[in-house]
Amino acid sequence: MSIWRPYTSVDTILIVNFGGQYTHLISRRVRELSVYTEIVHYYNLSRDVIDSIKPRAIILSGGPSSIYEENAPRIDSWILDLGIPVLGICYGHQLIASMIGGRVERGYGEYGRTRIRIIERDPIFDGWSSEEDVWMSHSDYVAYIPSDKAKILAVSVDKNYIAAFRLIDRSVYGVQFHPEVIHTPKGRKLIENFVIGIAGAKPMWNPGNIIENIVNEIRSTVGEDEKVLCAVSGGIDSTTTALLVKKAIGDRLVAVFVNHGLLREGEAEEVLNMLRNLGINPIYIDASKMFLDALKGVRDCEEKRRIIGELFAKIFKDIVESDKFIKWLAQGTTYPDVIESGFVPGADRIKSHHNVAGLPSWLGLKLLEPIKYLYKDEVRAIALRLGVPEDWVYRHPFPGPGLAVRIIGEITEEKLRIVRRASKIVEEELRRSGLYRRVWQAFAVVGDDKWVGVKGDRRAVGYIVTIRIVESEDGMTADWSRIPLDVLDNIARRITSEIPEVTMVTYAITSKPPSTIEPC
Ligand SMILES: Nc1ncnc2c1ncn2[C@@H]1O[C@H](COP(=O)(O)OP(=O)(O)OP(=O)(O)O)[C@@H](O)[C@H]1O
Ligand SMILES: O=c1[nH]c(=O)c2[nH+]cn([C@@H]3O[C@H](COP(=O)(O)O)[C@@H](O)[C@H]3O)c2[nH]1
Ligand SMILES: NC(=O)CC[C@H](N)C(=O)O
Ligand SMILES: [Mg+2]
Repeated sequence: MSIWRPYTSVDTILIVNFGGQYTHLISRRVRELSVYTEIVHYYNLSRDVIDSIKPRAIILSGGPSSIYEENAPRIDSWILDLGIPVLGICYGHQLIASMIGGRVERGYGEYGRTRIRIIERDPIFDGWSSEEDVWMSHSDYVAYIPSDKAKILAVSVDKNYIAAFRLIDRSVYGVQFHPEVIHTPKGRKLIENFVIGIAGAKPMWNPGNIIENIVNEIRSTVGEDEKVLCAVSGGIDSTTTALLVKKAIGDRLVAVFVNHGLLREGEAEEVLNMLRNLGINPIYIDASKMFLDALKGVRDCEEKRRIIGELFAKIFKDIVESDKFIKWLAQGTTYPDVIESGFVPGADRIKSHHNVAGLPSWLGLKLLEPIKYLYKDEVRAIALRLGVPEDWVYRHPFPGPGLAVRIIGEITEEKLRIVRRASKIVEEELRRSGLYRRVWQAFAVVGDDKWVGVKGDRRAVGYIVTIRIVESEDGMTADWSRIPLDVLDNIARRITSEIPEVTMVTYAITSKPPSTIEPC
């Protein structure tokens, strides 16, 4: 498998994914040490991948399978003979044990906080006391490892299961617990011991370095007279993408900002100002009428997304056809999108977020994804470095189809006006109370349900507005925010008094899962 690698000049840790829930967490913990990571699914691992990545160390993730099952995911044991340090976590630990002739069985299980005792001192446990709490989540356990091949380093205090081992004379380790989760208090230290201490990776992964690597990669990828089209929304991902392309190839960046009529209050002007201050002069297309006309009578959200996606593509097609030098489309795809999309057999498609699917191939453009190896916090760090004002860097994510997905049922002018004004009020009140940055997203939703009210002694039938404020790390899971009741109270009062059509404000208190963040 050949893979596009922009960061050839920095030390890399390779993470082999066995479908664990925490694979991205492992990756983020390593990157917090300023060391770059790449995640490869176990079935894509080959000698070519090792040769092209040249990892300083390899980490084998956890996973849902049991190693003794017939079709359990496996990799070849040459991985242990490369002289490259290896750390197996949970399933990875059990896999290494089984590769060296050990035995893994179904046990009693250890879940949550578990105490372990270190019985043999090793650099991997530098900074650990002889007993520590760790976080476990496993049903299987390593019942036996051959003592001529491996040394037990730690056991769990209650069940006496093997909690950590090391191969004799090699830097190959297994840990049954999860050092990557915060519930393992010394977990970060263990990862640092392995990555920096044992593997000797140099912390070279910093914003300056990232920018330089990406800019070089764009310059060597895009031909000398070729232009790059970049659709910008004002969101942090597309803004950063456009800035990187601009830095690499200057005016051969063609940035386009579309007003689909589903933007927030004042957003079009604000986005244009912000981009212009950063030296990006996008082509501005006000297509509000076209979008809203096409969406008339449409109630289903996936149908709205489809129509919006198609109109976007049509607009871009016109631009591409008007300039034959445009050969590339730059997109702000980030690392979680890359790893989540497509790879998980049988995974259910909950919503079609079109930045992952990409624009249709009939546009005939090659795809450039400069931030495809970055996490959101890294995108933010380089955006700051590239001069994006802090307020924009920490702006909440906003869906590409805009308010279309925050209006349940048909999009009407009245509902659009309500959701715009209400969202503005939510945002203002959060900023005023200093909570804006503490939450992932905060917005208002309107549908067709009505609530009888009494306004000025008169019966008034009005809309129900639902407030959604959630906390999240990455949008994949989320919890509703326990914001102070008086802030909610202010929001509700302002909405009913400033928007006469609204007679009821509700607060959404379901986490994701089972709910999603946006209402549809
Ligand atoms: N109004 C718009 N005009 C032009 N392109 C847009 C517009 N809205 C969305 N896009 C394109 O669709 C992509 C997906 O939007 P999405 O909201 O996921 O990302 P973003 O806006 O870049 O960042 P963020 O996740 O921080 O909002 C954007 O990166 C951008 O390329
Ligand atoms: O670009 C986008 N196009 C979409 O159609 C879309 N739908 C949801 N979102 C954003 O994705 C994150 C997760 O949202 P859900 O829990 O609603 O799926 C949240 O951050 C949502 O705002 C979208 N982004
Ligand atoms: N979290 C894990 O990696 C679990 C490994 C294995 N499925 C077990 O239950 O022991
Ligand atoms: Mg956006």
